[in-house]
Amino acid sequence: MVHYDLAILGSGSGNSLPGPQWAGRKIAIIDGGTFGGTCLNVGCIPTKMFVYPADLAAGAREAGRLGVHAEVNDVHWRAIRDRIFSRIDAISAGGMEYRAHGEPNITLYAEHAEFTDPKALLTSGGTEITADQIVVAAGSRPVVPDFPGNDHPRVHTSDTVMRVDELPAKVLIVGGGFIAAEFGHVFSALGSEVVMLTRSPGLLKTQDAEISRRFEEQVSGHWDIRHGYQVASVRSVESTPETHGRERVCVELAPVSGSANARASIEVDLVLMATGRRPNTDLLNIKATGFDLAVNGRLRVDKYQRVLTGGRPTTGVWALGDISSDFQLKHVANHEARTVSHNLLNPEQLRASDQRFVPEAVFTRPQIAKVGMTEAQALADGARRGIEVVTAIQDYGSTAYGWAMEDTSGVVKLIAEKDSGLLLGAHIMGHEASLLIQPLIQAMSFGLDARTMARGQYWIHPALTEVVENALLSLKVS
Ligand SMILES: Cc1cc2nc3c(=O)[nH]c(=O)nc-3n(C[C@H](O)[C@H](O)[C@H](O)COP(=O)(O)OP(=O)(O)OC[C@H]3O[C@@H](n4cnc5c(N)ncnc54)[C@H](O)[C@@H]3O)c2cc1C
Ligand SMILES: NC(=O)c1ccc[n+]([C@@H]2O[C@H](COP(=O)([O-])OP(=O)(O)OC[C@H]3O[C@@H](n4cnc5c(N)ncnc54)[C@H](O)[C@@H]3O)[C@@H](O)[C@H]2O)c1
Repeated sequence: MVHYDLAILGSGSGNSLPGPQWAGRKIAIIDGGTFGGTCLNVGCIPTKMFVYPADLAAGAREAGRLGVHAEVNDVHWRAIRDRIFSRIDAISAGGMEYRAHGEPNITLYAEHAEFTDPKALLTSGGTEITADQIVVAAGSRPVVPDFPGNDHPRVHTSDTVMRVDELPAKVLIVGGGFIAAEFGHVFSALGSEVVMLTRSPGLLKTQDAEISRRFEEQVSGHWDIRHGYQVASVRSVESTPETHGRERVCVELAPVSGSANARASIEVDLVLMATGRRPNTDLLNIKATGFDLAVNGRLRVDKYQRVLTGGRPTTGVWALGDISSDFQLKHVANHEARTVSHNLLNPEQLRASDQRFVPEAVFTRPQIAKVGMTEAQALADGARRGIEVVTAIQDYGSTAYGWAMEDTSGVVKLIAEKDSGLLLGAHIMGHEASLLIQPLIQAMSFGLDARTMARGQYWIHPALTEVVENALLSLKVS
């Protein structure tokens, strides 16, 4: 048995915890997967490295309406893929090497581990690890529904799809959430035919209904979207002259109950299952610990990120990120890691995580960004609190930069309390939505009302930020 001051399970966001403040104290980092976790290896970073060239290709195709007639002649998928992963794999390997050999007080176990007790772990190599403090940062993984053929080599998740050798000519994306929307854009812009399958009507349904509706309107021109279906099975199809020798799969589609659809089938080169992610708690032998699990399988924590047992904090056991968070987002995992980092060393002055205004962005085309409540949530909240809620919608096309772009779909939607002018939610769809939303996140986080925000500062003319300024001015606040 080896005893540590700190044991960290998971090298994603957990890897940010050891710093100079831990010098001289013994730390174990344990990770049975690729060093650096989801965001670096199979998540935020490589996906956005595909999104950027996809944006360039889509932008070139759309430039004709501004008088710039460009063509996307060829997309070198392998060159894009290899550029991305030569960079990422080196960062992962370098990080691993540093943790393995760079610091005398840190031991890296590149092994799977499970709990044997609330304060003890057993690695797959047989090392028993105990620690004064344990941080569980073991993340989440894709969920693939059960159907015959779900393990076919042409059925992928986000973990594998970015490494395929060829850009698929035709791809079926199952799901209508974040990953579906981002890969729908990547594949479609790079030249694949995209079919998207969802069980119920609507895409990106956690967005404000107006944004979700407008988004579907936009992408339905590029993607073949089929609602009311689920995958019944996937099987190989022999290559034929029509498929130019390419192997394909036949996907049987079953109508979901209540839909008027008939059974159907579709042949594609690749299936991407984008049907959500589950926390890795089922791989940790949690039953040996008594830790509380939420219904969705996440570890339950309090606001200080302490893992709960029977509703009470477990001394010296913390969790952060996808394993325990309501948000499967890297900036939330990073925020929670900062909370844990402080609390590990300051037990008398615990800091709480702040999840009041958690923003998100979907890097699809058009880009989408959100912070705070949807209109439906704000109206329900307003009714409960007895406050009046006002909304404003401002088109990008109503501003000078929007004219420059000849933009016809970009939109800012704001939701605020009428009396105080405080923002309750902000929703943006369009060019660089993830950047435009930042001042609105700032206003909400620091309690700035819409009027003061609009008129208490200069807005650069004729920048696209004027659409945010105008949306603020359009709000009918008192
Ligand atoms: C395709 C995709 C795109 C995304 N894009 C974005 C984005 O643009 N912006 C954003 O904010 N978020 C994005 N996310 C979400 C983001 O990646 C995650 O929220 C974040 O990486 C979670 O970090 P984590 O530290 O909780 O877990 P992880 O980074 O997953 O780390 C957990 C680590 O624990 C290890 N582990 C698990 N169980 C064990 C065990 N029993 N023993 C040993 N090791 C174990 C795993 O190998 C893994 O390395 C994306 C996710 C995906 C899948
Ligand atoms: N830009 C970003 O921040 C970003 C990008 C990608 C992923 N992520 C994170 O990763 C998480 C996982 O992404 P995701 O797109 O897999 O999940 P998601 O929850 O966003 O979407 C899952 C989709 O799959 C559907 N679905 C669920 N089970 C199904 C089934 N059995 N059959 C058919 N459809 C089914 C859901 O209805 C939904 O449309 C996201 O929730 C997000 O937190 C973030």
